[in-house]
Amino acid sequence: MKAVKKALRQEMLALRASLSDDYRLSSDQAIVEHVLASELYENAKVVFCFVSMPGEVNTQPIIEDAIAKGKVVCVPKVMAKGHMEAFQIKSYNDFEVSDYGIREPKAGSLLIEPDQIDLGIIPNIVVSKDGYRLGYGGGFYDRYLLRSKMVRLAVCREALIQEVLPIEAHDEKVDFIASETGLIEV
Ligand SMILES: Nc1nc2c(c(=O)[nH]1)N(C=O)[C@@H](CNc1ccc(C(=O)N[C@@H](CCC(=O)O)C(=O)O)cc1)CN2
Ligand SMILES: Nc1ncnc2c1ncn2[C@@H]1O[C@H](COP(=O)(O)OP(=O)(O)OP(=O)(O)O)[C@@H](O)[C@H]1O
Repeated sequence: MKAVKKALRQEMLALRASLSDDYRLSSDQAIVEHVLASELYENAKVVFCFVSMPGEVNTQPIIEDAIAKGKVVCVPKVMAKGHMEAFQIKSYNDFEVSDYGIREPKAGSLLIEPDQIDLGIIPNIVVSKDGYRLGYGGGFYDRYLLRSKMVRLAVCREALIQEVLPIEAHDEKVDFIASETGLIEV
């Protein structure tokens, strides 16, 4: 299964890379609009959101909006292999770039416990219509989600949503998917 997922990850990264800049920008914008307009988001007081890397859905407008609305915003920080924690940021500058190139909360940021989080905005390379996700293969979210009752919202461009994905016993599902065509419960 590891080899199957690894091959699929390469294939899906290539598919993602083949998307046009125009489509990326327009889908990103529509995805953000759907998230910001949702009741899920409106009702969430504590939001856990990944800080996007190139190729991923751009989450900067979500993070900035949530901070501006006075929500508690926390973002992932890798602590060890397969282990991440959420730390609060109070502005989109509160980052330092990690060894592997992800913007992470600065040292000294406040740890937010997983059970304090209302809504998690979750990265993926692709998701399936039934809510399974394929990530970079670190198992970070599979482990973290087990510790939290947060509502799980994946953001994914329509062109990257799959009918099905190969799944393993440890794979955790998301509850909702936001694409440029809308926000659906899976
Ligand atoms: N924007 C964003 N932040 C995120 C994630 C994500 O998918 N997107 N993550 C989602 O999980 C976590 C970080 N995921 C990571 C995945 C791989 C490696 C990494 O070191 N990769 C090595 C190869 C390691 C290996 O083969 O064992 C590398 O790329 O060189 C680091 C972090 C938390 N933050
Ligand atoms: N709950 C868990 N306990 C122990 N190991 C786990 C758990 N969840 C995942 N793993 C391990 O993590 C590795 C990566 O899992 P997987 O390929 O599903 O990651 P991913 O969902 O693509 O990555 P990510 O969650 O970081 O975006 C696997 O080798 C798996 O065995």
